[in-house]
Amino acid sequence: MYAVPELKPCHSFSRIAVLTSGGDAPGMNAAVRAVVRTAIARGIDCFGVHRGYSGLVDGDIRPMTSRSVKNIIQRGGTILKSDRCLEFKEQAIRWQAYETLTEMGIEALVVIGGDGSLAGARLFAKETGMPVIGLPGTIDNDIPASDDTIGFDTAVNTALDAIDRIRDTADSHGRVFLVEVMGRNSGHIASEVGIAGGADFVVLPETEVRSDTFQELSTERTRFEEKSALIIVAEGENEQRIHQIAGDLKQQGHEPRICILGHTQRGGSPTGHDRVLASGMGAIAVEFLLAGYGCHMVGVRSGAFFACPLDEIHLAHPESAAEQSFDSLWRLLK
Ligand SMILES: Nc1ncnc2c1ncn2[C@@H]1O[C@H](COP(=O)(O)OP(=O)(O)OP(=O)(O)O)[C@@H](O)[C@H]1O
Ligand SMILES: O=P(O)(O)OC[C@H]1O[C@](O)(CO)[C@@H](O)[C@@H]1O
Ligand SMILES: [Mg+2]
Repeated sequence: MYAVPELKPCHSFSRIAVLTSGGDAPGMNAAVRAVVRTAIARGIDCFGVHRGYSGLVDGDIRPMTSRSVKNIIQRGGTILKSDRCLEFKEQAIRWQAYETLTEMGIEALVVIGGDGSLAGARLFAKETGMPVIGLPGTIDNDIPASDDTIGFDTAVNTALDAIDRIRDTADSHGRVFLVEVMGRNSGHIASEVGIAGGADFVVLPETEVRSDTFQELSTERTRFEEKSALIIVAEGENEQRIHQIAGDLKQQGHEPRICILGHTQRGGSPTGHDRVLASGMGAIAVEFLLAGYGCHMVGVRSGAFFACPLDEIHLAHPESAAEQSFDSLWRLLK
C-alpha cells in the first residue's frame, strides 16, 4: 500500500473529464475507474474523453457513472480507447480542445499516459489555465520523477512468462535465443526481465555492442558444455539491432533464434500491483485537483504518492537511479 499525502480541499468542481493517451497500458482501466468513482464520491460529474487528445479535439466526450466503470478493474487496454494525436502538438488545436471542454462546462482534466501525453498535458494547462493532473500510464516506465508507472509491472510479468517458455525450447535444443522487449528508448523492461529471467546478457539501448561482446558466451558454452543462452535486447531506436546481433552470433558459430515479443507486452489483465497503483493514483488525482494542484502529475517515490510539477517529470531523484542499481546487481549475479 502507498502512503498518501495529507491534503486540504480548497477548490470545488462541478464537472471534470478523464482521458487515456499514447500506448495503452494495463491498469489504465483501474485508474479511470478510480477517477470516476472518487469524483462521484466528491459530488463531481465525471466525463470520459474517447481516443485521447483526438477525442478532446473532436468533442468525443461522454458522461460516466459508477456503473459505467463496473467490471473493468481487471481488464487490459482502455475502455476510453487511446490514440497518438499528432495535431495536439499545435497550439491552435489545443485551444480548440479547450473550447470544446469549456462549452461542456468541464473545469478540469485528468490525463493518463506516458511522457508524451504528459508533455501535452503540461502545455495545455500552462496555456489555457485549466487545472490538469497527469497520471504516469505507460509500460515503458520512462518517467524519471516517478519510481513506477501504471502498466510496467504487468508488462514485465507478461514478458517473463514468454521468456520462461522460450527457455524451455532453448534448453532442449541447446540454442541461443535473442528476445526483444519493448520500452522505446528506455531499458527498464529489459533490465527487470533480464534479472528476473536469469538472462545471460542484457543489451540495453545504451549498450555498445562490439564484435567481442559475446565472446564470453562462446567461452562459457565450451567450458560448461552448456549450449543454450538467453539474450534480452531492448527495443531501442534501431529496429535492425537484434538482427545485426544475430548475424554477428552466426559468424561466431552459433545458431541464434529471434523472438520479438512486441505488443503482447501491452495487453492482458493488469497485475495486482498495477491495479493498486492505478487505483491509488486515480483517486489521488481528484484529491489533488480539490487541493488546488493544477499542473502536476501523481508520482510515486519510496512508496509514497506525491505531487510532481509537470515541469519536473523528466528529473530523476537519486533514490530512483534504476540504471545504476541494474549495473551493480547485474555484476553480482553474473
Ligand atoms: N510535445 C508535445 N506537445 C503536445 N502534445 C504532445 C507532445 N508530445 C506528445 N503529445 C501528445 O501525446 C500523445 C501521446 O504521446 P506519445 O506517442 O509520445 O506516447 P506516450 O504518452 O509517451 O505513451 P507511450 O510512450 O506509453 O506510448 C501524442 O500523440 C500527442 O497527442
Ligand atoms: O503501438 P505503437 O504505436 O507501435 O508503439 C509502440 C511503442 O509503444 C510502447 O509500447 C509504449 O510506449 C513502446 O514500448 C513501443 O516502442
Ligand atoms: Mg512515451
